[in-house]
Amino acid sequence: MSEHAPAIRLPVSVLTGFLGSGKTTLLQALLRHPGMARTAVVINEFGEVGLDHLLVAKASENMVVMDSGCVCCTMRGDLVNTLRDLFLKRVRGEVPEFDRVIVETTGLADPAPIIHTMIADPLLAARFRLDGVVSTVDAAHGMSQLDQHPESVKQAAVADRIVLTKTDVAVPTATLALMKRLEAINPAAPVIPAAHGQVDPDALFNAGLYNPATKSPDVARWLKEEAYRDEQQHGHGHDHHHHDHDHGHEHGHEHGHDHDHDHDHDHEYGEHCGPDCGHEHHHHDANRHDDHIRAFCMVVDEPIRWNGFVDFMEALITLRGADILRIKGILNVVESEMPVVVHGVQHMFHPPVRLEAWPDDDHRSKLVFITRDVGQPVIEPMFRQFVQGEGSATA
Ligand SMILES: Nc1nc2c(ncn2[C@@H]2O[C@H](COP(=O)(O)OP(=O)(O)OP(=O)(O)O)[C@@H](O)[C@H]2O)c(=O)[nH]1
Repeated sequence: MSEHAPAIRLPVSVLTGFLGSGKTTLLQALLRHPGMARTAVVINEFGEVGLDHLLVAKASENMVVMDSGCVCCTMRGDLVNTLRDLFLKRVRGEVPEFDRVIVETTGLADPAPIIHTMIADPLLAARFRLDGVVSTVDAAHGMSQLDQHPESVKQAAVADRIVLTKTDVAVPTATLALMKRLEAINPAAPVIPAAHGQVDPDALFNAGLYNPATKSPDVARWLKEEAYRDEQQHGHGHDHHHHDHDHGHEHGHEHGHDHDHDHDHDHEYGEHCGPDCGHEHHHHDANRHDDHIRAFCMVVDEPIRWNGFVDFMEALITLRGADILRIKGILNVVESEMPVVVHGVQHMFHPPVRLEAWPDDDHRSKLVFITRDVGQPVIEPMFRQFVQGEGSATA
């Protein structure tokens, strides 16, 4: 079990969000805050027309544009090189000092491989740490984008913070419905409304495990396990028919989605609607992308064996790696008095971190999962089998 010293690594935030959802507007507004002056920005532009960097260049001297492809697929190696390069230039004094990096992805990017890159590359991992994922969602068009584009659901599902943009032009009832839907997709991520990118940077950054203010890990804020529990009280995580999406709203998981048919957003679907779309029938659509997202928390009373946990993770990743969008957890392992923090995205796991102390008196293991179609009824028996032997996991 290796350990990292998070304090010396520069925080990297990934800014994602659907096409035109307001990433660049947000970035520009953020960079105007004095506290954001020492920020380097990496922008990935895909396609021939890329003006974002011209806009952002005014605000940040530390700006790198990667323009040869999409950061989520072909550009992973380049992201690694770009960040390494940036770090070396900083060391050599060739760029102004910076102590934070924001990577803005293209609107179509799948954020998971980018997060992989951040946590999997050993050189990057030594110099940078993933602070968090900020996703922009367009208050005016987000509802239909979530309906139409699975990547926009994924962008919301993996986020640590969601910024709801264009609230100045959206219908308030539609904004509320969208907020509820986002809360159902990602219970732990605060949804922060922002018109024209006006949002306090403190609300978006320092979302990671490490708390720069206290210089210690802030597990409670990072894990936000209670958010998943609240959802479960409303029915989340108890979806025992997890393979059967045809029954949509009969399931507890669908809490929050019901609100979709209360509000007046039919006009938004218009030209985006597919052949199956009947506007007001969206709630019957078995293929709604967020109906596939599962977010739940497992709490385990007894200390667990580390090797059993590793076996469990290997089995889960082998079987369903692509569908495990995010896992975070604090573990009470038999082998250690102190807690171990784990953090994974799809196939990749961040090296576990052993904390120096328990954050509070609650020494139970807690694992939160955000998955695609892999519900608690699938994961819990696997967990029992590999980790607990005869023990039991309780939600
Ligand atoms: N009214 C209003 N317009 C906004 C807001 N945020 C962004 N816009 C506008 O929406 C359009 C797209 O915003 P961008 O910031 O370029 O969005 P983006 O996500 O960077 O776009 P891509 O890089 O193309 O994916 C621009 O015309 C912005 O001026 C907002 O809060 N209110």
